Amino acid sequence: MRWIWQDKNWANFEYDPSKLLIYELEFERNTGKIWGAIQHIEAEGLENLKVEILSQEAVSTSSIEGEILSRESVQSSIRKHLGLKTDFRQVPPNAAGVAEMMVDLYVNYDKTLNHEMLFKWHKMLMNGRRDIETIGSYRTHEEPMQIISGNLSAPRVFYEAPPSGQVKAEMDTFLNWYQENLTNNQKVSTFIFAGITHLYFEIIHPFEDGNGRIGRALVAKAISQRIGKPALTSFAKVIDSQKKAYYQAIQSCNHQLNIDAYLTYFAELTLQAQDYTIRMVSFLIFKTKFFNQYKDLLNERQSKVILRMFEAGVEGFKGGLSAGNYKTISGASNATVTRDLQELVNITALTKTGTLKSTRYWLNQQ
Ligand SMILES: Nc1ncnc2c1ncn2[C@@H]1O[C@H](COP(=O)(O)OP(=O)(O)OP(=O)(O)O)[C@@H](O)[C@H]1O
Repeated sequence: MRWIWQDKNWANFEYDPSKLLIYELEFERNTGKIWGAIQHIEAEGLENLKVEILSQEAVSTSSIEGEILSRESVQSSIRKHLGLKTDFRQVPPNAAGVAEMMVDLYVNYDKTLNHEMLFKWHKMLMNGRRDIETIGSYRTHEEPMQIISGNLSAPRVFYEAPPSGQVKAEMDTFLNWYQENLTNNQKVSTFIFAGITHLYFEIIHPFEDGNGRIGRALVAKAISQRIGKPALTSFAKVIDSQKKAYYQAIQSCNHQLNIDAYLTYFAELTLQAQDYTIRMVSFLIFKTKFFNQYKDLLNERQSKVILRMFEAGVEGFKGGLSAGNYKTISGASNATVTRDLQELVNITALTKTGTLKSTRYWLNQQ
C-alpha cells in the first residue's frame, strides 16, 4: 500500500472544518481563561508557573520516548536559561538539552520558524549523544526511515517516511505552508493549523531521532504564534498518559490524506491539555493564597510538611497525608505529630477525613 507522501495529491490534506467548530470555540474560551487567570499572579508566582509548566512538558515529552529525567535537574536548567536563581547543580546532558529547547521555544515564540531553528532544537535535544550520525541537520542515511514496533523477535513496520534525499525539499514545502497559513488571514483555524503542523512534520520525519519531541514542540510554536503570546501548554503531559491513542491517531493518516479522525483526536487532546494547564494555574494561585494566609501561623515542621504536600502538584498528595507521613517528613515524635496536625486542622489549613488508622489530612482548598 502506498504511503501518504506517495499520493499524487500529497500534501493537500482533506478535512471538514465544520466538525471542529465546537472544539475551536472551547479552545478560544480556554485560552482566554488561562490568560485571564495568569493576570492575577504576581511576578514571583508567574516565574514559578513558567518553570513548572515548562519543566513538566520537558519531563513528559522525554518520558513519551521512554527517557526518564529528574524533575529537579530539568527545573534547575530551565531556571538557568530563563535567567532566574538556580541551585547550580550538575545537570545531565539530556535534561539540559530538552530544558534549553523548552526555554528557546518559550522565549523566541514569535521568531520565524525556519530550518535553522529546527536544527538548533535538534542540536539541543541530541546534546551528549554519540550514536547519532547527523546532529543539527536533516537525516542523510541511505536506509529507509521506518517506525518499527518495539518487538525485536517479530518487528513490524508501522510507517516509512520519505527517503532522506527528499527531506530537504519536503521541509522547504512544509515551512512555506507553515508561513503561509500562519498569516493567511486565519483562513485555517488555530486548531487545525497546529494539528496539521504536527502531523505534517511527523509524516516527513526529517531527523534521525527526536522527531516526536520536535513535533510536539511545534504544536506549542504554532499555537503561540497564532495567539501572539507564548502558549503554556500541557500537551506532552496529556499524551504521556495515553500514548497508545497518540500513536494510533498519527498512524490513521499513514496512507490517506483525509485527516478528520486525527484532527478530532488532536482537538480533544488540546482541550484536555488546556484543562490541565487551567488546573495548574488555579493550584498555583491557591498555593500563593494559602501561604499568605497561614505562613505566620506555621511552625518549622508544619511548613516543611505543607511544602511537601504542595510539591505533589495538581494531582495532590496521593491518598491524603497520614500521621505516619507527617512523622517521616518532619522527624517529630508521635506526641508532637498529633499536636501539630490538630493545630493545622484548628486553623483550617488542613481538613481531616476518616478515623483512627485511616485518618487522612488534606490541604483545605475551600
Ligand atoms: N505511524 C506513525 N507515523 C508517523 N509518525 C509517527 C507514527 N507513530 C509515531 N510517530 C511519531 O514518531 C515519534 C517517534 O520518532 P523519533 O523516535 O524520531 O522521535 P523521538 O522524539 O526521539 O521519540 P518520541 O517521540 O517517542 O519521544 C513519535 O513520538 C510520534 O510523534
